Amino acid sequence: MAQPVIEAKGLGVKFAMNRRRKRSIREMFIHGTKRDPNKAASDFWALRNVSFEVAKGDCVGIVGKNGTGKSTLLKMIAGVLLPDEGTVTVRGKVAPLLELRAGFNDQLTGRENVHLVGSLHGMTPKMLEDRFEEIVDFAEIKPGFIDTPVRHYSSGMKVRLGFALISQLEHPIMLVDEVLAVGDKSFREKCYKAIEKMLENERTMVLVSHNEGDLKRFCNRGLYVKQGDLVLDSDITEALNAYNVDTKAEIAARKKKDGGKAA
Ligand SMILES: Nc1ncnc2c1ncn2[C@@H]1O[C@H](COP(=O)(O)OP(=O)(O)OP(=O)(O)O)[C@@H](O)[C@H]1O
Repeated sequence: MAQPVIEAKGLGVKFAMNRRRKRSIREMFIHGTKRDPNKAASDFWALRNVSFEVAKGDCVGIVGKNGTGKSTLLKMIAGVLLPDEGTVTVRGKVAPLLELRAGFNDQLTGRENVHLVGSLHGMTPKMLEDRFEEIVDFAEIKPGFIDTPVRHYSSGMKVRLGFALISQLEHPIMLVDEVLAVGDKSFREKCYKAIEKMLENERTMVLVSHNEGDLKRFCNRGLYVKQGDLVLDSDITEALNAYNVDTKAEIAARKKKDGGKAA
């Protein structure tokens, strides 16, 4: 049997909560060890005991509430965040579209970013030259703006350029975080077509989205993450149903609590 393309075993990552800053030498000199700005800081597990496998050609949707660990999981798969526990094995090159951009540098222009990020992902200068116009057209960046620093772009422009570039990569694994939520309707349609084309070629995708329509359209599998736990690994419909049931129960509980307070 073919090996899974992504294999996560007992993944866990912890972050610091309430950590403000490092103690300065001056503070240490004046107050000794008594005054610690991080006294109240503590670590918390953003994700723990997460294990799953993704086969070649799968499109897996990660669902769950805000702040539950979805982007963190995607970052560990991308290798930009190292787990504190467990391992994640990724067999193949990854095209990541994380945090609404492709890793662009705000100080550089759109053109410079396309060349820099494209080459970091292994595109040759010739490939970049040949595809540059196609990328800019796809992203609908108006003439002139491509030579403007990216810090002056709207979030939609950054995402469009990021998607246009990353979708040119022929890497077998694609990681997409909430990108479709930002583009306008006509751009989303273009993205849908581009994603469908990629998936036809047996590429593997992991998608984080709050949009049920997008998840059902592309994903055959779903991972439901709840407060840092992977509570369900199933087909996408089942994962969404479980998430919706929990959300309804939570809303009902909140209404009951608010009603109790008002009474
Ligand atoms: N670098 C970091 N330092 C400290 N805490 C972090 C860091 N990155 C994420 N967290 C925390 O980890 C938890 C999970 O965050 P994550 O961004 O993965 O959630 P999410 O499910 O993707 O949320 P959303 O749906 O809002 O995008 C949150 O409590 C978040 O505040």
